Amino acid sequence: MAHVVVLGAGLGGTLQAYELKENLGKDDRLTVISDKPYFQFTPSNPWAGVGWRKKEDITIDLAPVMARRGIEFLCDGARRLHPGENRIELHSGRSVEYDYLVIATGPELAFDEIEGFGPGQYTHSVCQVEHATVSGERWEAFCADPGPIVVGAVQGASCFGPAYEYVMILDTDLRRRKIRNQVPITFVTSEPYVGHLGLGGVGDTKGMLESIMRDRDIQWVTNARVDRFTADAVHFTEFDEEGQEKKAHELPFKYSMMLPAFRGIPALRDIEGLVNPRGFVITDEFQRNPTYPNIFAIGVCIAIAPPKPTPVPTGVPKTGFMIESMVTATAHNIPRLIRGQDPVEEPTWNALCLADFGDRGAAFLAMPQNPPRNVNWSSEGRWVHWGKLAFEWYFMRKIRNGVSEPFYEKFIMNRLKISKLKEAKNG
Ligand SMILES: Cc1cc2nc3c(=O)[nH]c(=O)nc-3n(C[C@H](O)[C@H](O)[C@H](O)COP(=O)(O)OP(=O)(O)OC[C@H]3O[C@@H](n4cnc5c(N)ncnc54)[C@H](O)[C@@H]3O)c2cc1C
Repeated sequence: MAHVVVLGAGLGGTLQAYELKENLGKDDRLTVISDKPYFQFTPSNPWAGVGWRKKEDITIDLAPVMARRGIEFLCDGARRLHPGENRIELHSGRSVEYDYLVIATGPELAFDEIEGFGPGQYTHSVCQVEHATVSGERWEAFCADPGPIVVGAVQGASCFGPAYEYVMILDTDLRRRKIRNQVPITFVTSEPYVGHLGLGGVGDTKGMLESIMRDRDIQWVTNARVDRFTADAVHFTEFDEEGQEKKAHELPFKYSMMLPAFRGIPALRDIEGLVNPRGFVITDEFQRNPTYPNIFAIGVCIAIAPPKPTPVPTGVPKTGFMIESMVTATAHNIPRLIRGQDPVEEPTWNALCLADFGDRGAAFLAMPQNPPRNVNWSSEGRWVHWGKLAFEWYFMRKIRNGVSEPFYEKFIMNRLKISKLKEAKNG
C-alpha cells in the first residue's frame, strides 16, 4: 500500500488526482493538499477582469467533490517540503508523509521584482480569480471616468496569451459601452515581436495578431523592459533586436494590467537537486525529479528552458494541453513504480491556446511546442469565442463531476479533422 500526495489543486493538480484515482490500486491512499478550499478555472479570469464572470461562476468547492471521488482533501498550505524525509510541513503546523508526491503548485507571481507593480500597487492582475474580481470592480470605476490603458507582459513573463486576451476583451467591452473613442490603448511586451508568445510564434501568429491589433486601433511596443510603475505611468526601456537599449519611455495610463514573471513557490525554493535557481521543479522525460525519484511535478511549477534567448528575457508558456499530457504520463508512471516497474510514459508537450476576444478570438496549435514542428497552425474567428465558452462549460463540469477524460486531445483531434475536411473541400 502506498500513500500518494498531490500538492496543489489547480488545473493540473485536480486533474492529476482524478487520473491517479483511476490508476492506483484499491489499497493505495490518495491525498490532495491545497492552500485554497476551491478550484478556480484560471482561463476564465480575463472575463472576471471586466465583470463578465463572478468568482462563484468560475470556482468549485473541492471538499465535497473530492469526498465523492474517495480522495482525501486537506485545505492547508505547504510551508516547507522536506524531500529527504518524504514529508511536507504545512502552515497549520501539521506534517504529511508520502511515498510518492506530485508537485502541482503553479507559479508564485513575481510582482515584487518591479517597483509599483501588481495588485495593491499601481496595476491590476487577472492571474488569480481574487485579483481578477477586484480588477473587474475597478474596471467599472474606470469606465465611468476613462483614460489611457496599458496592457502587456513584463520581462521574464512566460504566459502571454492572457495579455492578448485581456487587451482585446477590454477593447470589446469599451466598444459595447460606446466609449472606445475616449481610450488610447497600448500593448507593451517583452516579446521580440507581437505574436511571439514565448514560443517563437506559431504559424502566422505575428501577422494575425498585428492585423487584429491594427484593426482594433491598439498600438504596441515590443522588446520592452519595465523599469518601474508610478501611480499613472509605466516607465520602460525599449531594446533593439541586438539587445541594445533603444529608447526610454514614460507611458501614462489610467488603467493597467501586465502579466508578471513567474517563479516557484517559497516552500520549494533552494532545495538542492529539486529546483532550479528560480524555484521551478526539475523533471526528466517522465515528469520525475532526478534527485528525488519519488517526486513528480506537473504544470506551471516545472522548469523548461526557452528554445532561444530573446533581447529582453521571456519564458516558455505552459498551457492546458501540455499540462494534461504531463498529468496523464504521471498518472501512469506512479502506479508502475508502486508495482515495481520502471516509468515508461512520456508527455507530448504540445501547446494549444484559445485566446478569446469577447466576440471572436485567435487559436494556435504547436506540436511539438518548440520549432521545427509537425503542426504549426493558427486561426482566428468567431468559432474561437464559442470554443472558449464550450471549454469553460466542459471543464467546470469535468471538475465538478470528477471526470478524468482528457479534454484537449479530443478537442484538437476534432478541430484538426474539421480543418483538413475544409482544406480538402476547397481543393
Ligand atoms: C490568466 C491566465 C489565463 C490562462 N488561460 C489559459 C487558457 O485559456 N488555456 C490554457 O491552456 N492555459 C491558460 N493559462 C495557463 C495555464 O493553463 C494555467 O495557468 C493553469 O492554471 C496552470 O495550472 P497549474 O495546475 O500548473 O497551476 P495553478 O492552476 O495555478 O494551480 C496551482 C495550485 O497550487 C496551489 N498552491 C500554491 N501554493 C501552494 C502551497 N504552498 N501549498 C498548497 N497549495 C498551493 C494553488 O492554490 C493552486 O490551487 C492561463 C494562465 C493565466 C495566468
